[in-house]
Amino acid sequence: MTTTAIFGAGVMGETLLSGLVRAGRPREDLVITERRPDHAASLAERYGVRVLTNLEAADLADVLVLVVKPQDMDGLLAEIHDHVRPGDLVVSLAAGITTAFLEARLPEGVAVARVMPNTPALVDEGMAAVSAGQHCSPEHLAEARSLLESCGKVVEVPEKHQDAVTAISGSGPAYIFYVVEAMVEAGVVLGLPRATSSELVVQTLYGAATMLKETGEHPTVLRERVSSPGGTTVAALRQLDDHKVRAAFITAMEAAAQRSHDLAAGTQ
Ligand SMILES: NC(=O)C1=CN([C@@H]2O[C@H](COP(=O)(O)OP(=O)(O)OC[C@H]3O[C@@H](n4cnc5c(N)ncnc54)[C@H](O)[C@@H]3O)[C@@H](O)[C@H]2O)C=CC1
Ligand SMILES: O=C(O)[C@@H]1CCC=N1
Repeated sequence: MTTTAIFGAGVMGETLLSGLVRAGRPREDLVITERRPDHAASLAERYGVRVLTNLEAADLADVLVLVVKPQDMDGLLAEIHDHVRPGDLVVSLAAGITTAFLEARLPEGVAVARVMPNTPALVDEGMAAVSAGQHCSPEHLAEARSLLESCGKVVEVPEKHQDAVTAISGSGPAYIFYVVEAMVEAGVVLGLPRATSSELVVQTLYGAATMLKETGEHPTVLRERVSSPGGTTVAALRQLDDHKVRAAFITAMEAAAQRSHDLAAGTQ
């Protein structure tokens, strides 16, 4: 029997916990650790799982999922080092933290996997990418995948792509919410009630995302179908091009990937 421990039940840790509970993982097989006692008590009550100390959780669990900030990873690994056994699987969800970083701070031979999830996992529409460390067997990798498959889609990527994944799908929901904020604000500028503007934007986003997913058409084709010659859409898109919005998106995501790359170095 597998016991899974989530170390650090903040935004992403709770999101994963909620997905595992929704997917029917027995609550007695799930434990959490959390530095904030009040938050831990609230999670224990809401999800019906046990809260343990980091050492108790490391002793008990055979799958250890690390969901603390990259800056807290070094300290957590030092704390649990002597309580991680050969055969355990350690899965990190932290941006930038490499499998080499984890392996160097865990007992020799422990299996490690690196995963980059995203917050839509909260509604079972997550996108996660997983990479195996050097001692991670196919069974370990399948276990790491199954954690995130409880609440969304999972792909396997070479670890060299994890910084790019972090920039695209890890941080991605924030860019979309940013665009939504801007479009809702535009509606208000144009005189729409805020609630109406918000409803129009959210359903448009949902419809456009569903079209992309269900038709499999290239986004350029879908965009061109909206863009009547001499019409409203091309008038707007010309403004976005004039303001270099496409270039800004690319530069923004390059910055996110660079930050992911720098995070592990900054935590040592
Ligand atoms: N929020 C997001 O959209 C995503 C976050 N991540 C990664 O997930 C990790 C956590 O991020 P968030 O959940 O956003 O941060 P958060 O700050 O909401 O959660 C971290 C939690 O860990 C707890 N914590 C810190 N040190 C601890 C320790 N030694 N023992 C036990 N608990 C401890 C904190 O009290 C906090 O509740 C980060 O490494 C981040 O890169 C990855 C993908 C998406
Ligand atoms: O902003 C961050 O660093 C984390 C990683 C990906 C999404 N949130």
